[in-house]
Amino acid sequence: MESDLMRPIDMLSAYIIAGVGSLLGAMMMLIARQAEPSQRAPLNQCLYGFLILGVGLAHNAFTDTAVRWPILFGAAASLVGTALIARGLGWMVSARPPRFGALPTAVLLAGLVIAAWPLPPRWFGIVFHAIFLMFAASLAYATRHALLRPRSAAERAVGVICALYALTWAQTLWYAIGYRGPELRHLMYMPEPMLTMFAVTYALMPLLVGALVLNLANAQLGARLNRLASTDELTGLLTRRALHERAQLWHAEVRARGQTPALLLVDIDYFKQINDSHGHECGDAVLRAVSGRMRGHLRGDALIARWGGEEFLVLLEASHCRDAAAAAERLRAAVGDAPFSIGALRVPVTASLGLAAWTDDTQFARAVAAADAALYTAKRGGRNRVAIADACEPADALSATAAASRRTP
Ligand SMILES: Nc1nc2c(ncn2[C@@H]2O[C@H](COP(=O)(O)OP(=O)(O)OP(=O)(O)O)[C@@H](O)[C@H]2O)c(=O)[nH]1
Repeated sequence: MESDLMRPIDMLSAYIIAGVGSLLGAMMMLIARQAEPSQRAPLNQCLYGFLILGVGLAHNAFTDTAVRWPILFGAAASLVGTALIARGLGWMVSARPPRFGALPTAVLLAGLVIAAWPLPPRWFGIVFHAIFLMFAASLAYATRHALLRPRSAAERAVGVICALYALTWAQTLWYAIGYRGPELRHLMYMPEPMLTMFAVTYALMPLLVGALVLNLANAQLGARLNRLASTDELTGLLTRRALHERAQLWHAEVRARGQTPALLLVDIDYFKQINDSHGHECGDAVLRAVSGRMRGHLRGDALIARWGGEEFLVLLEASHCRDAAAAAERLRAAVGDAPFSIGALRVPVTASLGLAAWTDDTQFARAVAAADAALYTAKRGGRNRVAIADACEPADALSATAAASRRTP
């Protein structure tokens, strides 16, 4: 019955449930903040938002529902808290600060709530819920990217939850408009079971958003760790482990396209001398420069890894072994034909290359061993040259290409 609405005990439990939920949400944010330093700024906004929201709601629980200023304080705190959450979440999922100024808008709308106070109580409730619906909708809007193009299940869940949050305000507004009971100056105008449901949803929202943001932050942290583990710090190329992980899939895809997978081991010649003559830092700079030049001369679909100190492994897709040999020769020339400018120094660098085809019945490790044996041949043959493993067929055609490529330093 509508006359049973708004008993103080219902209001108390509703606000306590919602307030505790918001404070728990703030705690989740605090944990997330420690997990992901790069997300600190948006997480801070969410943290403060949930804190202010929680304080406002918990405060309302212990306030006489007919007293003016405490209710207004609770209403204003809820508005400012939600505005901060909207800004923080929007920032987090779109990876850039949202354009709208959350705080000035929140202060303006809180002013509107205060201005609405002299209206009849039900009208005050309607104005408050309408403003809050706008805010909740802006929360859903801020995270729309998470709904439309989610990068993870957690991000989609954040978007869905924000949309649900907006719906709960639409529902509250609906009840406030349809309310026909005694006029009391509080914010809820809905039957008791709905009030409980609203409070539980309200409490769960920040808690779930907090948990999901933590999940999101962890997923981003995981992706960053993965990136760090798969990228060589000095050269920016793949690490040996990352190439190992990708090699089989790459091989299967190249074979599926009917192409020839080839392996190329590239080793800088007399690299120790570069270190000894110009210092280790210059050696590092040469490694970076050689990596950059190789990347620039290889097709975008080639995988390049730093295989060892001054050794690189390239996975090449070619229409034929002969094309792979020609690509290897181009790479040798790219490295060896012009010296590298390292500061004021001009450092001549050459490389020896071992090429092997990776046939269907060969293990990756055996193909690498074949390329390594070919590299050894190139080194023994005088360096600054390409040598081709027997596995690369037809041998004659390849030998002809390779012979043309041989030069002595
Ligand atoms: N600056 C620098 N030097 C490195 C790095 N990793 C390995 N090296 C050095 O690379 C040198 C490799 O020397 P060697 O294996 O003798 O090979 P090399 O001098 O290139 O001779 P060949 O390969 O036979 O032509 C060693 O002196 C290592 O200390 C690195 O990350 N930075």
